[in-house]
Amino acid sequence: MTTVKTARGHWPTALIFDLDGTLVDSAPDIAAAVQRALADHDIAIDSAEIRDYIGDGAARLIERVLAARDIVADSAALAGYVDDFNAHYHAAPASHTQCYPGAREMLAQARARGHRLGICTNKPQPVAERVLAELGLAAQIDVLIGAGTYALKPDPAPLLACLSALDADRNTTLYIGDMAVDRDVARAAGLPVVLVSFGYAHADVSEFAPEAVLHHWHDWPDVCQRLADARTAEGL
Ligand SMILES: O=C(O)COP(=O)(O)O
Ligand SMILES: [Mg+2]
Repeated sequence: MTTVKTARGHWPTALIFDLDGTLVDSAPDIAAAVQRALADHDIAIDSAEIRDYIGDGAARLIERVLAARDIVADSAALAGYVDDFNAHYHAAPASHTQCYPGAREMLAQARARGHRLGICTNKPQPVAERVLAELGLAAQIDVLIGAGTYALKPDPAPLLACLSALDADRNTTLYIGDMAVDRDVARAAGLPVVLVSFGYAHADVSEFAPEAVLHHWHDWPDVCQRLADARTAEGL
């Protein structure tokens, strides 16, 4: 992690991350929980397919699984499936989940340099807390905002809550995610956004027109430097 001196001071001072597909590859545990929840209803699904449906919260995930099988569920049935999924996921949140290469080191370096670090995820808050704890990341993160209190991303409410809890300024904070929803929430909250290319977008994330694309966490200092140079050139 690099802090770059720009015309108006150090930038960035705070970083807010998406979780799934950005800091951690959680798809194997999410897939296992979906499989367990739906197996109780004799619905089988391949774990590779589930990866395509992650990113917009548990309800949308289950809806997409059911829609792909032409299964119509009323809201009560859907809520039941989602509750089952959350229970299975909460019971085994990080059996196979891993940090993406370089993510752990990037967080440690960012903390060592005094940056405020937040996470804003559509994953339910209790599960997100358990994932961070089991991966030994909880102490690195100043503020975690998961699903449960605010509307889901791309509504800006959870990202603005994270910004506020970090006591951070949107002019010196960067948001980093992996999907179009992350670009949308950043735009809605007025933050610049970097998208990683190794997450769950299943598209070329440069098509979403982020401020930068990150292909590997080891590239983070270079990406940060380029963004800072661009800000300086714009007189920001
Ligand atoms: O759980 C999800 O659907 C996505 O979680 P994320 O916001 O951390 O990518
Ligand atoms: Mg994500």
